[in-house]
Amino acid sequence: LKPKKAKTELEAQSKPVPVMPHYLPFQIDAVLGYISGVLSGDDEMEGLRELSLTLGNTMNLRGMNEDYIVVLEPACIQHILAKNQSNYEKGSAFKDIFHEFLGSGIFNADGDIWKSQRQLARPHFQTSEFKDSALINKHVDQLLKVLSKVLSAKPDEAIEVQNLFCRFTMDAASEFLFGENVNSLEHEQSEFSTAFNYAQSISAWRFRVPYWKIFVPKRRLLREIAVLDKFVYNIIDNAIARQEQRIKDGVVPENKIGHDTLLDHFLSYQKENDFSSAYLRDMLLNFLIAGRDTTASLLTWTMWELGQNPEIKEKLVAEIMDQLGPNTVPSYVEIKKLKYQKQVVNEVLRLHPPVPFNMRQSVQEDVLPNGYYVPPKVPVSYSAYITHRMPELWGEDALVFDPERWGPERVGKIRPFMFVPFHAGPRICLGQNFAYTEAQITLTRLLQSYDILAKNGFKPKPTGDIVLFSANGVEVYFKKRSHSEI
Ligand code: HEM
Repeated sequence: LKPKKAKTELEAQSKPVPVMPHYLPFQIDAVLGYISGVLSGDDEMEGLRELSLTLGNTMNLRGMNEDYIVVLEPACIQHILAKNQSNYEKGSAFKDIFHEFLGSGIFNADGDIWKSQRQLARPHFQTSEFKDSALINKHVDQLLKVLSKVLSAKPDEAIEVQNLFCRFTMDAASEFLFGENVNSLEHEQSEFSTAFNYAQSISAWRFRVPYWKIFVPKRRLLREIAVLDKFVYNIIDNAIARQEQRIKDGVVPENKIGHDTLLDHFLSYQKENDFSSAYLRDMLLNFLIAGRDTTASLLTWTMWELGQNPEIKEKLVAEIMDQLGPNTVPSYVEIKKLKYQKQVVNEVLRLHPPVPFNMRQSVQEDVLPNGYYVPPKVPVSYSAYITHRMPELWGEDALVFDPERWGPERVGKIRPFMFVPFHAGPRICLGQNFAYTEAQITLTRLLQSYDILAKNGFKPKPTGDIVLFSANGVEVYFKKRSHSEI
């Protein structure tokens, strides 16, 4: 193929990003190959990682002549997320994909709409750490109860944990955000979960398929979104009723409605901002998505890695016993003592980042720090999954699960933007602290009560559907500890 003639001076001065190999016009062979691979259950993120080994650390997954740039080097990630972030917004491509599902919630907004939601929500994420750990512990109590029930029904069987963790994080997030425990651990909200999972999966297909408006069906999506809407509107109605009751009971003065939950906090700004109920729905649903699946993914992959690495698990247990003993219900402060545990969690986030791939869109043309040209208005993505596995950054053993990388001697080698599970720059995850606290408290209490063992022959099937889950879940054995044992 003849190289394209540069359209602008900047393009002429810079290098074109290498394009995914193809032989047919419109890259049809490459697009169909990619899609059929995903449909037949290939590990999509691994496929992209392998592609980067031949194409390089900046690649163009062009399909149907539409550019789709992926950057992997830390300097380029820093460029799009921080240094030149004003040129890389969510943009129309992302917003179109998520329009029906996320509306104008924080994940799907730019400019003033994003800023006002971020400002409104930020104080809620700086509230008392002790309150957070009490709330998390309450839900871990419930998780342990349900686990024990499942185990007594199937004492010798391995347990699938992904579904259990999704229900657990759904309950914890809904209480943290809305003050309402939806209690899905006890009564599985299967209608809601099905709708939620379907909406995510269709959104992921919209990312993959060029001209998705023509090729990706929409009818079922709209049906599932109606299920989500019903659920969220019900939560909003309940919160409004609770507030009205409180005012009636004289518990809170009318002009100072309690700010205990994010939803109460939003509602207290209702009068000044005149939020429509659709806007409130968008805000809430986005926070629920943020809080549910990501931490469930982290916990799920942690179980997988502990099953695979019994020595690491034993070291983790020894630290818990040393610092807290077998019975202490950990608080936020106590969790901070578990330094090795934090290393383990970071290592899980490195090899299995819950958001493995994330997209931005260029506003104007630009040149990346490595000299590659970015046209205006094209998707520019980064992949925490691939960057976190690059041998040139992490060493020849990049694919080995090794929490010692995060120990005092080696942690200095981890430079900014090499490790980006929570994004970076002005849009860095608001719930990072809550997520670490939730994951560490849960892990501590599970290990205080159970030994976790791998199921021989079980292999998870990672999926790239927005959040890094496993298509067949993760199965491990839980063996109840007698305290004399530990
Ligand atoms: C292990 C757990 C988590 C991971 C890996 C994670 C990761 C991320 C990532 C990658 C983003 C950037 C998304 C984007 O801009 O496209 C993000 C944003 C966000 N996260 Fe998290 N998250 C986690 C847990 C949570 C929790 C528990 C909450 C809330 C309860 C939360 C709230 C948010 C919010 C509100 C944003 C939007 C920030 C903005 O656009 O300004 N996250 N998170």
